[in-house]
Amino acid sequence: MAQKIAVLGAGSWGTALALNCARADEHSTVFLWGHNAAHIKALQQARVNNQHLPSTPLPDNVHPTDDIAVIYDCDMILLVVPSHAFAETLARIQPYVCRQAIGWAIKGFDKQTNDLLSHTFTTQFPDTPFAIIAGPSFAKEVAAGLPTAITVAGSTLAFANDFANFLHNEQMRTYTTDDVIGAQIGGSLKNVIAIAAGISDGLGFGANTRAAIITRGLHEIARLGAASGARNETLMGLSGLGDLLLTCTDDLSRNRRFGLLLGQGYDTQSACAEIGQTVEGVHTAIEATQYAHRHHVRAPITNLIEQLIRGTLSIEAAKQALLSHYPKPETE
Ligand SMILES: NC(=O)c1ccc[n+]([C@@H]2O[C@H](COP(=O)([O-])OP(=O)(O)OC[C@H]3O[C@@H](n4cnc5c(N)ncnc54)[C@H](O)[C@@H]3O)[C@@H](O)[C@H]2O)c1
Ligand SMILES: O=P(O)(O)OC[C@H](O)CO
Repeated sequence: MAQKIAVLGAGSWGTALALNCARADEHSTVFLWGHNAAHIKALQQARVNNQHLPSTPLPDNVHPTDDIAVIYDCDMILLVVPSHAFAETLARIQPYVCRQAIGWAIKGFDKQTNDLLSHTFTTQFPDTPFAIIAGPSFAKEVAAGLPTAITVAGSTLAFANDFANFLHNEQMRTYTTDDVIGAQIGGSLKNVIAIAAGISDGLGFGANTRAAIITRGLHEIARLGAASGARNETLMGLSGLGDLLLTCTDDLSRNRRFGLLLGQGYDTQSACAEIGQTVEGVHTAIEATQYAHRHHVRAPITNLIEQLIRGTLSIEAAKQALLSHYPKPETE
């Protein structure tokens, strides 16, 4: 039977995932909800997201809307707003949630609680199954129909498998897991490490330094993952190592580009303005610093980025900190 799908968040990733779902089944109806009425009107008229993905027209079965009530008789709801809007969007959908399968494709922490988004979700929707989309996936490439592999992490493996069916098609390969903690830790922290890799490149350091940051970043992610109950195999998979590699090494990444700008002397505000889209790592560095502290985990790269973002550390001091390390065992 033809499915009804609601993608909430009409930015780059929401639009790309709406395109993907619409292509997966041309008989499906895909609502693309956005909170900005003027933007939605422009989408309805132009049939292309000129603000975020200008080169890919919307197929006929994608329907931009600013009416959240459309979710009421949908089969699936996929939240793709920035992490800072996650809790507010859950509150928005609450009156209309009945039998729909719910998931999100957001990489970040809750800005109020500095905790994982799954914690926010289960607080608001106890006993409701959920799925999380993670893994190396630039919106632009998904919109262009380039082959991509993602992780679908579900609160149960059976739910992850069901949810993956909404997304899986010839261009989009899905791998399922029930390690929702691992998928969130890997997916969120890689943005912070990508900022560090960008800074290093922006400062003029070379490939050796970048490789060191990626590897030590992976250690940091693994330490935080272990303390949170994540499985190491998840962190070494698409949602961890896979996304870390993608984001640290390719200039399509906004987090990496943000870091490049910091390394070239921009401050946080001017670098964010220059990127002009969501840079999740800016928030995650701050929230993950609190999270790591709460879990008694050492997170030196995250701490460094947090201080740079807050402006309590200069780029010169960060450079010195990067260079001034005492010998220690690689396992630490
Ligand atoms: N773009 C990608 O390639 C990509 C890939 C994977 C995951 N993600 C993740 O997807 C999430 C969304 O990022 P994006 O790339 O779509 O960002 P984006 O900057 O392209 O778009 C964000 C959208 O969210 C909207 N928005 C802002 N505040 C809102 C609110 N309070 N309520 C509802 N909508 C609001 C904005 O109007 C904008 O349309 C992030 O967590 C990001 O890490 C992005
Ligand atoms: O552009 P970024 O840095 O937000 O990265 C986008 C995706 O998370 C890549 O998987």
